[in-house]
Amino acid sequence: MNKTELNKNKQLPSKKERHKLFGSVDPGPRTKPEEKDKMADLQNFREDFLFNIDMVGISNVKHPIQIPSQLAPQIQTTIGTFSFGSSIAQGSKGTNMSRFTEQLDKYHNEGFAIDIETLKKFTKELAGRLKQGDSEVEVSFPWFFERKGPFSDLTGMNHADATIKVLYDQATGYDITVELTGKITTLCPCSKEISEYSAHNQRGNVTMSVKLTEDFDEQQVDWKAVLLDAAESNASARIHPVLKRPDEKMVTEQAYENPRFVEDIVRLVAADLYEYDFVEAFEVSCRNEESIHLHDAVATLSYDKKREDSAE
Ligand SMILES: Nc1nc2c(ncn2[C@@H]2O[C@H](COP(=O)(O)OP(=O)(O)OP(=O)(O)O)[C@@H](O)[C@H]2O)c(=O)[nH]1
Repeated sequence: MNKTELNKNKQLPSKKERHKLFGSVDPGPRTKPEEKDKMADLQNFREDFLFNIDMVGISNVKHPIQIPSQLAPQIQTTIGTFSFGSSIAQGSKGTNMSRFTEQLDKYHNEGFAIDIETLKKFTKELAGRLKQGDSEVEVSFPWFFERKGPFSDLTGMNHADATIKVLYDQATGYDITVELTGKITTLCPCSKEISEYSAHNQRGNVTMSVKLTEDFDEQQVDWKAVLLDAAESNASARIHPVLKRPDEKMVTEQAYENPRFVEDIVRLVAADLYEYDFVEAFEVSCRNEESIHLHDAVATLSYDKKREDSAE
């Protein structure tokens, strides 16, 4: 094997000199304390600061996480994007932001699994660490699931975007919302009705945001799989990573047999969510990336079973 000849005849200044050449300067005189207990603590300064703050914290925190899934693969390591926060009262200058990531690292070292029970414990502990009566955590992550071709049974990996939001308030308890955005195929009913042949179809994005009932049991129900099914089972057709010709024929014909407007999708998905006992309230939206336009078609529907029940 021929060794590559490297041309390294240049005489470079030292790294320190190079930094000076590009503008680095020596440190100035040190006048402020360097020990933590002698440093000013602005965040803990007390005064009347005019308003309470509903939520202060940090967002866009990326961290490796493990999530459980009832669909294969059943244990997944993925990247979570977190935000953390709590309220602060009028008399308090600021929150202690280092405590959010400090708590995250503690959970990471203990083997952080992203399930609702753990996040409930996390928020309660976080409120204590912050010396506040409430706290919240939100984590979003891509969730992967194995999908088989409808005829060939050939497998591949699909994914949906999932979010869990847990609010803890020592006076009122927990408020838990989960969200999933899954992709589907929709075929336009109008186009099918008016055309001699064919019908245009598109990729739809269905987002379901669900407030869970207090007694929700994640050991019994994988909310991700349930919400995915609510979107896909009401679509014109499902989306697949691997399709051979017999599979392609099946999904094409299935879409033609099940035409859907965005309005149809949000109403049909709403009907499924309405039937699930662990769903207290929900919002469903559908955004179709139109294949005959540059714009998208959108629809949104929300429903609160508690409010509707008490109105009856
Ligand atoms: N409250 C507040 N903190 C900020 C802001 N911008 C940056 N910081 C953070 O201030 C943090 C340091 O403050 P603290 O977390 O209170 O640190 P500390 O007082 O040494 O921490 P404790 O020992 O837990 O009290 C750093 O993590 C910065 O990220 C801001 O707008 N508001």
